Amino acid sequence: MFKIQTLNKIDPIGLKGFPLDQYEIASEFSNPDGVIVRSMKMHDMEFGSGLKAIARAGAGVNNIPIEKCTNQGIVVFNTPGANAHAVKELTIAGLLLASRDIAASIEWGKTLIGKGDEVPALIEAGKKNFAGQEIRGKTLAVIGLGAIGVLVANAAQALGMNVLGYDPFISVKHAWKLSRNVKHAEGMESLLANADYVTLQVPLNNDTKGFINKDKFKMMKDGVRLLNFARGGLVNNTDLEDAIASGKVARYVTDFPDEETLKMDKVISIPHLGASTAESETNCAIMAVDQIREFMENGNIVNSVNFPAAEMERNGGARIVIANKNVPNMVSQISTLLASEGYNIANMLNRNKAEIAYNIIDVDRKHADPILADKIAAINGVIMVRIIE
Ligand SMILES: NC(=O)C1=CN([C@@H]2O[C@H](COP(=O)(O)OP(=O)(O)OC[C@H]3O[C@@H](n4cnc5c(N)ncnc54)[C@H](O)[C@@H]3O)[C@@H](O)[C@H]2O)C=CC1
Ligand SMILES: O=C(O)CCC(=O)C(=O)O
Repeated sequence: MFKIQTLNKIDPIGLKGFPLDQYEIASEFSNPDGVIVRSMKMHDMEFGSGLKAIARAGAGVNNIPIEKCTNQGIVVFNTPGANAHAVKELTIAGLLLASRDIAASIEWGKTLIGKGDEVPALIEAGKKNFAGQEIRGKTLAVIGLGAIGVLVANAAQALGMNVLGYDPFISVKHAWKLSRNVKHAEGMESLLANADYVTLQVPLNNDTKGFINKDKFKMMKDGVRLLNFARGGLVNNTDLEDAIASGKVARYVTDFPDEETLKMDKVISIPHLGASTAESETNCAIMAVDQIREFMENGNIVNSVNFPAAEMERNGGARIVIANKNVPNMVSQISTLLASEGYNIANMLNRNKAEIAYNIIDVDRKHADPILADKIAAINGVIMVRIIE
């Protein structure tokens, strides 16, 4: 029986994908085999010795201590693209919220409660204070052209915006999906100098923390509107406050409010609703469950952020999966040990990603002695071993 711990509310339709004769699902376990999480921060958590995999039902993995997981042989999955349409739609809403004074005008409307028959006239008289601008014909800079960025760029283009895209690491898959009308920005300076709107669709990591800072604000047009549906830490709050005070930034729409931004003028705060649609939550949960099952039951890895992709058909015999440091001579030591223990390799796959290598080895026996796992684990450089039957 595999124990799967859910750290946030995970969509029940997705969780139904776990067969209950093989999986136990609960929000509390002392030593689970797998964890499914959304946004809960896991950096201070201790991981039990049984933990094999963490699936992030979503895209961003900055709430998971990836390096610690890699060192402990824990495979971390995410669900790329599964919530992209939801975030695209809210980002488009963000463009409109940044352009028309919708949020403030709604609040103002409520102040007229009690004015009785005067309300319609007061509404007409007051609306001049909330005039805005159109997005059509304006230029949008999309920073990050992954699953969400491409959808945002294409949708904004379809709404009549000029769209500039920036992503030095764009994948071929996403480049194929990008509208040919989206222009490729040569560099950050020209990108920001030409944009009326800037939207961030990049992950938060060591390279992007504080990505939008005073240097970047200097490159932007006066009165720029900045959208952040990616992560709060991408924008330096002190520099943002200065940019708002000087009129450089006319609006900041964020899905990641914090104590500082909540107090700032010209900030429109949304409580991290980007992926909060029924469709997204279901898609993410289904994908996370499928990926965890494939790993638990077959050792196959799809959409891991810290382990290489590795998939091999089962041959009906026992399967040994091994993670080791990506250093020379590991495969030869493992295969020598298997031979000396009398195991014949029927099929084998070896993949690596950065400092980690992952092996799937099918032997031509139905069962492998659990002691074999201990012997493989004793090889210097081996991080994780499982026998799957
Ligand atoms: N508001 C919300 O609820 C949600 C927010 N997100 C956030 O959006 C981010 C992006 O999500 P996806 O598009 O699904 O991820 P993705 O991995 O498909 O795309 C990210 C893109 O950013 C690019 N990138 C990375 N560093 C960059 C840099 N320094 N400059 C320019 N481009 C860079 C990558 O090459 C990649 O193409 C996530 O990491 C997450 O933080 C994602 C889903 C929901
Ligand atoms: O699960 C959520 O609601 C948050 C989604 C998100 O931020 C992500 O997928 O990166």
